[in-house]
Amino acid sequence: MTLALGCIADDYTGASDLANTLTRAGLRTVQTIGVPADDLALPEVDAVVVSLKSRSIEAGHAVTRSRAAERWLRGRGAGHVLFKICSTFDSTDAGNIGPVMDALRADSKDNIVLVTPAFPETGRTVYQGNLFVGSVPLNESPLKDHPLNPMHDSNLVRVLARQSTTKVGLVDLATLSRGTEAVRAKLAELARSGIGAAIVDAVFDRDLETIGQVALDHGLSVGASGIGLGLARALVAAGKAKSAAVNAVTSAAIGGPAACLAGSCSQATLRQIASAEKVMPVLHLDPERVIAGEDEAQRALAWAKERLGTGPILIASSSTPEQVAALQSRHGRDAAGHAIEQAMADIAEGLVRSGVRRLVVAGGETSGAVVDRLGIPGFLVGAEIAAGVPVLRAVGAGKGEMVLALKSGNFGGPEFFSDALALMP
Ligand SMILES: Nc1ncnc2c1ncn2[C@@H]1O[C@H](COP(=O)(O)OP(=O)(O)OP(=O)(O)O)[C@@H](O)[C@H]1O
Ligand SMILES: O=C(O)[C@@H](O)C(=O)CO
Repeated sequence: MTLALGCIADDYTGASDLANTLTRAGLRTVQTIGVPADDLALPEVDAVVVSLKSRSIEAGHAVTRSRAAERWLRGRGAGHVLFKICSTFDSTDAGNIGPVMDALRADSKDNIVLVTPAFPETGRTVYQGNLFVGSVPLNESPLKDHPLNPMHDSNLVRVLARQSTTKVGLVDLATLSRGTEAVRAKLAELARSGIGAAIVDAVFDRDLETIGQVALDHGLSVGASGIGLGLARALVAAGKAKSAAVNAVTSAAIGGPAACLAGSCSQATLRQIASAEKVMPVLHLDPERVIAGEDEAQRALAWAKERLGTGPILIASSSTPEQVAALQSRHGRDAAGHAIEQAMADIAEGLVRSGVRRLVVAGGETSGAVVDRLGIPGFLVGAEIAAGVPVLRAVGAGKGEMVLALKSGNFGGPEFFSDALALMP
């Protein structure tokens, strides 16, 4: 297998978002969980998205894991590697976008790296280096209350410079609108002045197409699904990947019980849970009991088992920003997050043991904990439920067929849970 594109995603929902975008743009794509084992039988593909759970871990570990993924991808012929980060640039001053970018840039020997989280289809645009979420700057968006990495600065040139050892510059929209040669000239000028990374503005898909073409001159780029779209279209246009080749993902019904788990506390997910209450039984976990080590997972499983026979159910740990802040101040951010993620993984494992083969999970960290516990090595991409969220069919799981949807916290419409289950018969 010679890859046209290798991707390293810093969380699992982000990986499925990217795999979805690449598939829709015509690349045969597989999403793997971690660096694939040598004996994992992968189909012939144009792109592999290696999913890591490296967004919120210690920066040194994120670097080591990302480099291992990069070595695997380059070993399969990938001439270009995309480090997939969140479209809302989720990170802290300690990383992990900057440290991972610096390490991968040292490996690729690029003098400058193009960086953009723009993903216009989901309302993420970058102008003058400032990230907008819909109509508001990042620091006024719900991301200011993110439980793990609250975002308080919209200026990505500043945000990335605080995390990286290199100087960070800007390729603005005016330059971008003048086309690929203007962008190349600007990058060369920035590189001559010792700048090693450039935030690139992008508002429309056509901007991403320009970025994709220029990025292919380099060995590495950093961004969200939008730059994935640009790279995929550039690869197809250059004849390096087969246009219109789609994954042969069967849509055959799986049947049996279905369940949803929500660990995301984003406003979008809170709205989706409220809508789900109208159409399916919903159990709200008690986070205090989870952290106290009481068997909240067993209580949830007993509750679920009584209901699974009659239709889908939803189990949520999600709380409002005020409740999350109060819990974190009592127990610490990481301890609270970790305990709840592990409870979700326990519940997912119990649900699968009870026959669930259709599972929807909301939240990137939550999805990571669940998929790891289920031991699923990879996914093929099926139908698109909402922008950035596909149906995923597990490959090589050895536990029978299973379909999942891993929803990024902020993605999906109000009826997301029902929309997902409707496409997962
Ligand atoms: N009630 C709660 N109080 C505090 N933390 C919670 C609560 N419920 C869930 N969490 C934790 O909050 C974090 C949510 O992160 P997660 O990545 O799953 O969602 P997200 O950030 O909204 O999604 P994404 O990363 O896809 O944007 C997890 O660590 C989860 O365990
Ligand atoms: O880019 C995004 O917003 C998502 O794919 C994601 O990474 C959220 O975790």
